Amino acid sequence: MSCLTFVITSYGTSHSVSVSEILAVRELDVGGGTNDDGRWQKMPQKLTEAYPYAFTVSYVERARQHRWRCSDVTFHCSDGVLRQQWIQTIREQLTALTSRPKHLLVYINPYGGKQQGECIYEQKVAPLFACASISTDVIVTEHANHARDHLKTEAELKKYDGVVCVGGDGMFSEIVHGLVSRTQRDNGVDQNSPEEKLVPCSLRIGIIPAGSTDCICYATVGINDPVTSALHVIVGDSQPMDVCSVHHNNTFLRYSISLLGYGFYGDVLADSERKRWMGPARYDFSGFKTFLTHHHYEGAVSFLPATDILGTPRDKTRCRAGCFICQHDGQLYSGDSPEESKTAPDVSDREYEVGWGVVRGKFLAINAASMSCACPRSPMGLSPAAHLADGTTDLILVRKCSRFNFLRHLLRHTSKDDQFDMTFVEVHRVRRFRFTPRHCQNDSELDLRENGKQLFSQICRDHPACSCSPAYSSWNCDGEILPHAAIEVGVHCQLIKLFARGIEEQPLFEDLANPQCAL
Ligand SMILES: CCCCCCCCCCCCC/C=C/[C@@H](O)[C@H](COP(=O)(O)O)NC(C)=O
Ligand SMILES: Nc1ncnc2c1ncn2[C@@H]1O[C@H](COP(=O)(O)OP(=O)(O)O)[C@@H](O)[C@H]1O
Ligand SMILES: [Ca+2]
Repeated sequence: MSCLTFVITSYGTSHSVSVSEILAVRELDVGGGTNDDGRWQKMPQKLTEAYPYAFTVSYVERARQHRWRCSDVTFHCSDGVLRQQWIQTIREQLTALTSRPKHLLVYINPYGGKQQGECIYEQKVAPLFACASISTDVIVTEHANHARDHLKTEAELKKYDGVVCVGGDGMFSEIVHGLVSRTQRDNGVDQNSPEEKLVPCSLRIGIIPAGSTDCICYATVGINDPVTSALHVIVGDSQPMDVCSVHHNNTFLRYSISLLGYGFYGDVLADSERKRWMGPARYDFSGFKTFLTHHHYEGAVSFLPATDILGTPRDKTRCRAGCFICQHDGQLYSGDSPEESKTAPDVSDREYEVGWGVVRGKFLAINAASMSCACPRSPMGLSPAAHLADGTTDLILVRKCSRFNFLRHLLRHTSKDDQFDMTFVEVHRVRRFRFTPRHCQNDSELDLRENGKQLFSQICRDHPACSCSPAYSSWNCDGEILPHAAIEVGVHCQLIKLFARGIEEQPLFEDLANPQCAL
């Protein structure tokens, strides 16, 4: 990447902008008095007379809380040829940035979150893409799974440098399913085999947050803000991410990128789906209701701990932009060199069965977070020290406890206190895990939808006036309900890439309001 920087000296302050963060450069018609986008230019008359040739550079400016903004700086010179030389040189530098997308395929979910997807895209994102000379093909989805199926079968992916998803975590999940399935099919990989090594997707995905939780955007960018996300797309960021595959009886069910939750989060989702009309507030309502019902579920969790890695789920350090642990553990796991592949556990290697652990019991919640799952509701996330791209998922087991203790545990998700430092909570960083509910009838597990209720009413008939929990909960897989309770999960290290860079450590904050500079 080019490291050319230039210094803007404005009102006595100096400001350096890396070429990699320049969005566009364009001529400015000083006489016209307005910018390309119609904004009025306040220029001292003396300056415009002495330096009538001007051009404007748009660049990324960092604001508070990981927010990025598009700022403009206008340069004036006395010579038209000199202006052209500057514009041409900057354009050449930008063209040399090969990681930047030129043509994008955009999917908009018009019904996600507060149903503002189309408006957010048209008003906040499309003008930025146009300014950066990115061309787009835009599809507003007409039904659920429209984007997934289009990507899986029809989309001419060769035409594009990336896919943009305007919506929430559920919409993002659709895009991931479309892209991952398409990539496996094109490479002859069978998704139904839980032990198959999947082929990584080449196209990056950009998320413009317009959903309810938007935790994947929040945990990879640091804020849910459409403009910030659009700018990460334009500068061509790349953030690899782990993806979990979920199987039942050697049949592929779904992929998960953020949370796989049984018990509490499964019940919250199942209840909230019936209250979609409430918008994002449905999660608060159903969360409160589920907390009061306080159901626990019996079963066995077996898991393969990740033993050859640097991080642990109780670390105080966090996965941030340029994360060393993701680079180290990701390389270790990818098995690029023959020597490394010996130490990297291949998911198909059954010898690793030896290292499996088992925990049986009654659980209020079983959560697998393959990233922190930070979101505005829980700024640290379900597993604050989880990594985006280390090839592991954090398996969090919350055993049956009192309502009071469970509330203490939940409330710690909203503060800096350690939610794992409780006697009824354990957490393991794992590569694979399986869950078998207690009432599961071996391989021919009951289909939850059809028989779950029947079984529950049977149990309750046997125990009149009981307040016992139903036999099964459901799995919340990134906001979708899975049809089975018995599942097998494997992490696929760095299977997808986002137009993001991870949360930046210390964002610079500078105020530079519309500076004017002479060359
Ligand atoms: C009593 C106080 C309790 C506060 C607990 C706060 C914990 C919040 C942790 C949320 C973890 C979110 C993980 C993300 C899940 C999304 O995939 C899913 C779907 O999101 P979407 O509707 O598509 O944006 N959302 C939920 C809530 O299940
Ligand atoms: N045009 C559409 N009509 C109805 N549902 C859709 C449409 N497009 C996508 N969906 C579905 O809407 C669900 C929720 O979308 P999402 O964007 O994640 O919003 P939210 O965060 O509010 O759940 C997803 O499961 C997705 O499959
Ligand atoms: Ca991970």
